[in-house]
Amino acid sequence: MTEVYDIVIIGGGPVGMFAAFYASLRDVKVALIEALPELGGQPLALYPDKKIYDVPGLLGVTGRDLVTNLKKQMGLFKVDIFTDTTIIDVRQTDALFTLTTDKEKTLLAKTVIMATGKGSFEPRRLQIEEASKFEGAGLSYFLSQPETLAQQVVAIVGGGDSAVELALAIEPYAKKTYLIHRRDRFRALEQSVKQLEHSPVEVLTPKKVTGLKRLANGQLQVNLTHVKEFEKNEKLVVDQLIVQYGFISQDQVVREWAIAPDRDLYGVLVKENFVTSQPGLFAIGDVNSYPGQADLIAIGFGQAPEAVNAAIRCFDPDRGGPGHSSSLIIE
Ligand SMILES: Cc1cc2nc3c(=O)[nH]c(=O)nc-3n(C[C@H](O)[C@H](O)[C@H](O)COP(=O)(O)OP(=O)(O)OC[C@H]3O[C@@H](n4cnc5c(N)ncnc54)[C@H](O)[C@@H]3O)c2cc1C
Repeated sequence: MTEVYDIVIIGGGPVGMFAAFYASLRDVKVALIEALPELGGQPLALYPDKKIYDVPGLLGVTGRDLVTNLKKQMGLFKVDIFTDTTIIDVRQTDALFTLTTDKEKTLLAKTVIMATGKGSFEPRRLQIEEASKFEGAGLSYFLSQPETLAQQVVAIVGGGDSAVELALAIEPYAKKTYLIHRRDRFRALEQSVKQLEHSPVEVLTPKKVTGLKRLANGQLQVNLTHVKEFEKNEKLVVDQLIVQYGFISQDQVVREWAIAPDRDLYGVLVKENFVTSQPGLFAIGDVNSYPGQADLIAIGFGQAPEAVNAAIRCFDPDRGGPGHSSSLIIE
């Protein structure tokens, strides 16, 4: 029999992660669902190495470190986490929500909290034939821990901030780091480009990836075409190819749910405690819309406990609380 969660949180960005932690702190059965293979939302996918200065109590924290800390915090209590899983439909039957995923799994929930930001993220993929068959086996679009590439030969593709910053972050760990870009100039911050010029990262421009081949020893052969002088084509042998063309976020999936809540131009409309037009369905963080709403992490963090506590009142009105976490003793 499919188990029933008290609260399912859709979206593993900072706001969804904090909501999942807070729900587990309140001792309810909670699941967190994220479309990408890694939790972290915008801070990890879009600006992992930039510092954030307006999260209370943190004097400048990178997107990556914020997400790492949120993960550690979630680890204090039990949260069922499903990554690489997109919720493609939500229906309500007999006071329960049925959440359909793009995988085999279906989840049942008493209440649902949307923390879906601006939509589910999809990396912009390498446009070459059969690229998908190398995904997860040498080709990736995402990296959260540069240390995992110790002693590997790594090539990064892309010309923006994320490609340049990732190359610089990986270089101290990797055996060799290449950065491939189809133009001569990078679109990244001037300071990062300057740092790149003085780093051991080998820059390959103006070149584009036109083919991939698996070699007998398991490494990946990357065929590069010079965009101006075709005779300068070359073959690079790497352990990992990481494509950084950015992410596309699209909320079409959410709009197609059977119980798609009311929305305006800016997001899902919410009332008190961030409940949507659908009782039992809440929306927190960037996804919601109300007068004066601002897309800030601190604001979403504040909304999370309010929505979780209101969700608990839906299925357990006599529970009381919330208390203060400072009365807990956690080993
Ligand atoms: C470049 C940049 C810099 C920024 N700097 C700051 C800053 O300095 N300070 C600040 O406070 N804010 C900053 N922000 C804004 C901040 O990142 C957002 O306010 C914050 O990420 C919102 O968090 P969230 O959890 O609501 O949504 P998101 O971070 O967008 O996370 C939503 C998650 O939900 C997932 N998802 C969506 N739909 C589904 C689905 N159907 N099924 C499964 N998963 C789904 C997505 O894949 C995504 O991971 C910045 C944003 C950008 C782009």
